[in-house]
Formats: sequence, C-alpha cells, structure tokens
Amino acid sequence: MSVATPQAAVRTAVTAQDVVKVYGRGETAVRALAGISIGFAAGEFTAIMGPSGSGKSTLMHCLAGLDTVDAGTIHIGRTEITRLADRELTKLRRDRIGFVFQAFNLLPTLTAEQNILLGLELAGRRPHKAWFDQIIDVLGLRDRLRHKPSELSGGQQQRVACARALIAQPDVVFADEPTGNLDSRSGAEVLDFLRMSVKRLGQTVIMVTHDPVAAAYADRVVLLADGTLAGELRQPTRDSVLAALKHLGA
Ligand SMILES: Nc1ncnc2c1ncn2[C@@H]1O[C@H](COP(=O)(O)OP(=O)(O)OP(=O)(O)O)[C@@H](O)[C@H]1O
Repeated sequence: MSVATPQAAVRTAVTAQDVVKVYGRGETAVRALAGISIGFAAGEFTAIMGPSGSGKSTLMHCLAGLDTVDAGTIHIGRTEITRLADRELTKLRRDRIGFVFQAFNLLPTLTAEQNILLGLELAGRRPHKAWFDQIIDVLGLRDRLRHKPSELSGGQQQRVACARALIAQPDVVFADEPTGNLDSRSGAEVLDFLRMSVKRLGQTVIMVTHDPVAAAYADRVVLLADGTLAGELRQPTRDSVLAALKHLGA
C-alpha cells in the first residue's frame, strides 16, 4: 500500500495583490502597473521580462519597497510592506532584502571583504562565519577579499556585490539587470552564482533582465506587457524566452 506523503507547503517570499502604480496626473498620467497580482515562491529564481516600458523596473521597485503603490498590497513574507512607515520600511529593506544593481555600487576605498560586510556592520550585526565562508567559496572570492574594487574585474566586482546582497541572509534578493555591464563570460559567472545561491544556499532571487540568455538561468520567467501580466514560462530556455517575447512584440 502506498502512503501519500504530504506535500511540503510552498512558502511565498513575495506577494503582490492588485498592484496599481500611476506616474503623473491627468492627461499625462502613465499607468505603469495596471493591477498586478503575483506570488514569488521562496527558494526560486524568477526573471521578470517584457518589452521596454512594460513596467519591469516599476514592479521590482514596488516589490522591494523602493517605490510606493497607488493601490493594492505587497507582502514580503507575512509583512505587508505597503502599510509600513518610512522608517520601518528602511529597516525592513536593510534587514530582509538584498539588492544587486547593474552598476556594482561598491565603495572604492574599501576592500572586497569590507564592502561585503559594511551593511551588516552599519546595522550593528555580526556576520555569521559559516555563512560568510559558504558564500565566499561558492563565489570563488577567497583570494580576492583584500583587493579593492579597482583591482577586480567587472565580473569579480559584481560577485562581490552579490556576496554583499546575500550576507544578511535576506528573505529575497532583487537583481536589476545584474549582467548589463558585463561581457558574456563574466555575466555567465554572475548568473551561475545567482542560480547556485538559490539551489545550494536556499535563497530567493527575483531578477529583471532584457537578456533571454540570462533569463534561461531562472526557474521561472514572468512576462509583463503594458503594466499587466502577459504570461509565464517554467524551466525557460533561451529559445522559449525569445519566442514568448516575439509573441509579445518585444
Ligand atoms: N518616474 C517616472 N515618471 C513618469 N513615468 C515613469 C517613471 N518611471 C517609469 N515611468 C513610465 O512607466 C512605464 C513603465 O516603466 P518601467 O521603467 O517600469 O518599464 P521597464 O519595463 O522597466 O522598461 P525598460 O525595459 O525600458 O527599462 C513607462 O511608460 C515609463 O515611461
């Protein structure tokens, strides 16, 4: 007799419900997000794609609490961030969210290690030694820790930025075109790392990208068009992403 094992409940790291974002007023108003409802499972790597102006950056900024919404709710875990006051939101971003931007945004006078640890130190927290070691080893940064950003390649600098984003064990990492300034080989290293941080370290990553090759590293691709959800792909490949974008007229 077979015994059914209960399915492990999928934990949702980030949820948007009926989110509307309008820029400007009157005749010049732009509805950047026109009522979006979507969930992002914990432990998954999601890419957000869509034509230029479809609302990708706006969605990411709203999900990460970097921008306010005009209607709807956003939760990070169980916390409704759309109800938080500025100070609480700043604290939540610092403690529970990691960011990786297209520009690496490292401080030039600090070493790689100091850059990675700065946010934690400013928050008065100590790094978790085993976690730090795990990140550094997965990223292959051990022999670069004492180098300044100017002594590192673009790919290495972005890997330092990834380590900085992960060091506080955030609930979710938002990556905005993380490979936009990298050649394809360095970009592949960074994407490999983001994927490994999900598969081996159990992290949750949400990435905006224009690049179908980058999106193919994700578990799931979410497609936007005109501020609405226009579909999604599971286990995307470069070709399936290209076909979906073509269908959207991107
Ligand atoms: N600060 C702003 N003020 C006014 N309009 C804005 C602002 N930010 C974005 N928009 C508009 O909102 C819409 C969505 O923009 P958004 O940047 O989110 O799109 P995107 O999909 O990220 O575009 P891209 O791929 O070109 O970066 C666009 O029409 C854009 O012009």
